[in-house]
Amino acid sequence: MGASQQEQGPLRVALLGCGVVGSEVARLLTQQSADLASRVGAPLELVGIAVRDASAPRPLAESVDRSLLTEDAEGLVARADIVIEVMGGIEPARALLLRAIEAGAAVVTANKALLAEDGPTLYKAADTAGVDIYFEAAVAGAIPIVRPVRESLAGDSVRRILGIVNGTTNYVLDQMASTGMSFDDAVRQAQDLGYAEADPTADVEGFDAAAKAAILASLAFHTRVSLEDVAREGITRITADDVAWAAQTGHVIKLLAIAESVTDDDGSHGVSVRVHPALVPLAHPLAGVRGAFNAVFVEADAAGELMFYGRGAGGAPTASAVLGDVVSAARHRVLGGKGPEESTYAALPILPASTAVTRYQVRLAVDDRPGVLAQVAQVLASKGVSIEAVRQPSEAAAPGAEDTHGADDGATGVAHLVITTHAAAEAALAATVDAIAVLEPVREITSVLRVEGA
Ligand SMILES: NC(=O)c1ccc[n+]([C@@H]2O[C@H](COP(=O)([O-])OP(=O)(O)OC[C@H]3O[C@@H](n4cnc5c(N)ncnc54)[C@H](O)[C@@H]3O)[C@@H](O)[C@H]2O)c1
Ligand SMILES: N[C@@H](CCO)C(=O)O
Ligand code: NA
Repeated sequence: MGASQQEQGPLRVALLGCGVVGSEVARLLTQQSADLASRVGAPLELVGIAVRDASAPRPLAESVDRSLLTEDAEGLVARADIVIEVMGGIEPARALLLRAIEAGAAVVTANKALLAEDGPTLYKAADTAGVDIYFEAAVAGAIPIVRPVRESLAGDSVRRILGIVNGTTNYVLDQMASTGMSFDDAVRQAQDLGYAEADPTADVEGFDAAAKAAILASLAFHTRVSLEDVAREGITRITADDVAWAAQTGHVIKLLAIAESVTDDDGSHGVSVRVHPALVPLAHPLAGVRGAFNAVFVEADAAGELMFYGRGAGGAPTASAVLGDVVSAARHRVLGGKGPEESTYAALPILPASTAVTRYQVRLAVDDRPGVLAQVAQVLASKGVSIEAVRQPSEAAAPGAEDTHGADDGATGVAHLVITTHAAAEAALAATVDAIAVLEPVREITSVLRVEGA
């Protein structure tokens, strides 16, 4: 190793972006340079850092040598062996990565938005040029999950992936559940802590999780899945009441990314990919994932159940994943070899989310008089949706009961029903809810949430 290290000149590394992630990548590249050189077999030389404004103050990057900052990203890319893209957004990130690949550089990116929108263009360019493209940081930050799905499980058949892959929304839901904090305050805290995307809409509306779901589904099922293939619903409609009711029924609300291999009613085989809030039973490992932590639960034929857990957001954790990829790409430069290419041979159809079969919890406020539950149950039976459990908590025990009580006209009391169904198709459940909503004693369908992981 010592001899080859002396023979091998430095590998030139260009960094695009010096924000939350970029400043930590720069710090680690500099502070760990001796160890990295030993692990790679050649020194890694940071030759420049592209930013929008080289003269702007950089409180996050105090340890970074400012003479490396440049506003000429194209010029920087042209003189690198390895290009790290942590600027985010579609352009100019895509054009710069393509330019780097075409010039023969290996690329490492944390940009899930770009990969979910147009990854195949980059993968194809990398295949053509014979260079590495690595993106561990794009899914669940520090947690090794891209490499396990892409490489460690390449000999197995993945059946299902169930993940908490957005730190911001997990932090928000957890803060709402544990402190009663408002949604807006929790989002602000997540931004201050560096978890949230520049525009937190991407987090709270589920776009960020959907991009990660698309990337994981593509790798797991050897099929191209893009952002628009993912059925998506964010957490903005989750109320404090929903969170309190979840606790009372032995659940916690999580924003889940789900990618599964499914067989339709007509026997056709495909992939279903969706992101939505769901009730997770407290006993499930995903229920214990607190704060901004992420976790990905993988079910594979031979391996069985696997769980990957850790920090999915934040500068240093994300930089850890970036640096791991840089070392892999750099080793290939020194020793030869190449990382995996895009694998799409299975080309499975993407089935609509309406084919997904899950359990549901329907919460409703009804007139508190005899026979109402029977009427509701009759509708469920007529639509072929089987009931697993019905709860009718006492007025005092019902979260938010005071609000509903205030709306009471005084003639009849209000009862809250919480109905949990057995697995039902989304379409059947939607028709059932519509039919229940128009029953005379039903005052309000308060919420309909999926139950996952049971
Ligand atoms: N923050 C996280 O926890 C996290 C985790 C995983 C992945 N990511 C991904 O990493 C990437 C970077 O995220 P971040 O949080 O560090 O963002 P950020 O906004 O903090 O930093 C972006 C950096 O890129 C630079 N930049 C942006 N556009 C540029 C342009 N046109 N030309 C030159 N420089 C430009 C900015 O000046 C800034 O230095 C994104 O793709 C994000 O999705 C972030
Ligand atoms: N905004 C993202 C960053 C990691 O991709 C999150 O909250 O998880
Ligand atoms: Na990761």
